Amino acid sequence: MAPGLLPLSLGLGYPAAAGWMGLTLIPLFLTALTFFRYSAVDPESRPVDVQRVRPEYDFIVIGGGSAGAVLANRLSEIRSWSVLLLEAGGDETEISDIPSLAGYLQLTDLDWKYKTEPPTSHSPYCLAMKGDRCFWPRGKVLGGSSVLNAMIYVRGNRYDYDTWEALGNPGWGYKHVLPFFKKSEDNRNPYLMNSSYHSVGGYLTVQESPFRTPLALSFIRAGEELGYENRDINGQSQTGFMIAQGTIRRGSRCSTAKAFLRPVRLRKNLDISMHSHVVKILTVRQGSMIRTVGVQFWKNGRRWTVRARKEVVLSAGAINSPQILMLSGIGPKDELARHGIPLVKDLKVGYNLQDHVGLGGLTFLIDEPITFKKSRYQTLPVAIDYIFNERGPMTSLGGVEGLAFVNTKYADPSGEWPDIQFHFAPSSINSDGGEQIRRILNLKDAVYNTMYKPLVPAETWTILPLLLRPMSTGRVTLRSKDPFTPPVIDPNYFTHRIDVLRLIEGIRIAMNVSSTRAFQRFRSRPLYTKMPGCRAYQFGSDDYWECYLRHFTFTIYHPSSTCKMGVDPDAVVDPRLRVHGVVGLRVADASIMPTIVSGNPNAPVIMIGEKAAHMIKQDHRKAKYN
Ligand SMILES: Cc1cc2nc3c(=O)[nH]c(=O)nc-3n(C[C@H](O)[C@H](O)[C@H](O)COP(=O)(O)OP(=O)(O)OC[C@H]3O[C@@H](n4cnc5c(N)ncnc54)[C@H](O)[C@@H]3O)c2cc1C
Repeated sequence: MAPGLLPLSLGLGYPAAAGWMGLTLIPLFLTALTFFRYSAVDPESRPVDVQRVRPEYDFIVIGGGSAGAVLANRLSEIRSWSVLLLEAGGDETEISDIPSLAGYLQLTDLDWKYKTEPPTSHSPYCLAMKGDRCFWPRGKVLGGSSVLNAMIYVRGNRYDYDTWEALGNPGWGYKHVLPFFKKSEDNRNPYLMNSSYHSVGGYLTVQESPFRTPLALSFIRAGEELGYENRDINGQSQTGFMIAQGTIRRGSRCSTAKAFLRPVRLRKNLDISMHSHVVKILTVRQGSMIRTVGVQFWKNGRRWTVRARKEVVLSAGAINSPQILMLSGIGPKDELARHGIPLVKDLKVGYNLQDHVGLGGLTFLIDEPITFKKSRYQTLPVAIDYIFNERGPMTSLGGVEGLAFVNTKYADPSGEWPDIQFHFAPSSINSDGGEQIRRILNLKDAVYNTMYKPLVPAETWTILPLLLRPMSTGRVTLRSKDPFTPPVIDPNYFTHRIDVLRLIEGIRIAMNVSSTRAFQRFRSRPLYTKMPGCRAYQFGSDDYWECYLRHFTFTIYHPSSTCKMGVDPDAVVDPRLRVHGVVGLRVADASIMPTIVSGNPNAPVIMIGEKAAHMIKQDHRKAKYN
């Protein structure tokens, strides 16, 4: 049973239960006691928020997200090492457990609620959003963005990692990182369990949702009609179509907190401190050397200082890791001077921001009542199926059923390094009746009311075509030296013409999916209503799609690369993830990717966490025996 919905089931049973309450009080009491004791040792119980942080630890990990949770687990495997994990947010909730409700976590306390800056006029984007600003949700919770995400499990393309290695990062080629993907994985799909690309028994449960609409299979068949194989896109070759795999367990979200922290929550050498907002990494200068000595954070309304004997590992994600480094004096000299922050180390922190950008709101209509609509799937029988059977529409991976990696005419000639990804969903912006999707997208009322509101009674589906390796890069800077003020996020989308051209080709391939026999069975057709602001252009022309892209710019929430790994002057960390020129400080999260991976980054970030922990163990073993 999904524990999250227990109150609902108790609520339903209450009137009938009242009569026998007295009779069963003692056995109930005993059962509760047994349960209580069991919960103290149950490997799936929630982590404990430590109230008394010790003055000193061997390792301090900042941020308990996709990477940080892995690091806290793996470093505390060494019993003689003490580890402190500091997380700004609290624990997961009942709602965050339910896969189909992923979108309902945004704009809550579990979200940092970031927004992009309004674009400059020479390359506009996000014009369909209020204030021309796209929302960039980030998890502020134990488990980080793995608690807010759509749970899609994708590893990226082997050439991504071979490129990282070729850029001067030995040990990061595909053959080196594959074992770390497998180390975490517990794949429950029978047809993948025996593949040499997958493994079983790891902490992270990976499987398909037990539910799908008939359109999911149409999507796979459509891919075949277009010449793409139905294959394991995390295996030998990435190009093709696939039913999405997700990080779910028994129908519920398997965040990194659930996967990596709950099973080890009773380790004596691991303290987890929630609601602990890190404001500064402390360093000292010893001759020509800069050494990390500790961390300052706020908890319960006061500032705490904790010392690190061996290392501090920064895993606060692609937005907050550069912010924390800059607040600590590690960043671009001129940027720090602008805010009056004393310079510790001049490094290109916050540059090279990369994201998977694409087109939102591309909508197709069908005639059959088979799409994922709120009125059809947020019902009591559906909730009961989820509670008692761990299955049904509520186990849907944030509404995404299929994935595809396709090649435009600009793609690598090998055909093995696709430039566009599709997320297929049997729903669109209208499917929740205007309740939540338009809100979390920050859509202007005129756009929603013109294009999607008239479709509320309709059956619709969508493809999100995304650019896998954008040329345009952005930047994260400080808005203020106040650590509680959100940083400035400037994604700088579409400044390279090729990014627009590739996406237009990707949109055309998506349109072709609707024209296949597999979708024509359902009389699939595009929504021809024009985007307000683009009416001057002919529907389907290059100019129209470019205008649409610059309006309904869609981030799939994958920022990366702001503390990039490498040995060139722009690199922030070296190939062992040590901050250049600062002893005892590493960064391990999405920010270290030299180039964004070709696919959803959660699994790659977990791999980075695994590899970082492995390297830290190696380095300290070496230091001990030398
Ligand atoms: C809405 C959404 C949907 C997504 N969907 C998918 C998907 O389906 N599949 C996929 O692969 N990827 C998806 N992603 C992206 C993926 O989840 C992220 O790339 C990944 O989780 C990033 O991991 P991280 O460790 O770099 O950062 P995070 O997981 O964000 O972790 C950073 C942690 O640091 C904490 N922190 C930050 N600042 C401080 C501070 N000052 N003090 C203390 N703690 C701090 C944060 O609260 C957070 O817990 C999605 C992301 C979002 C937001």
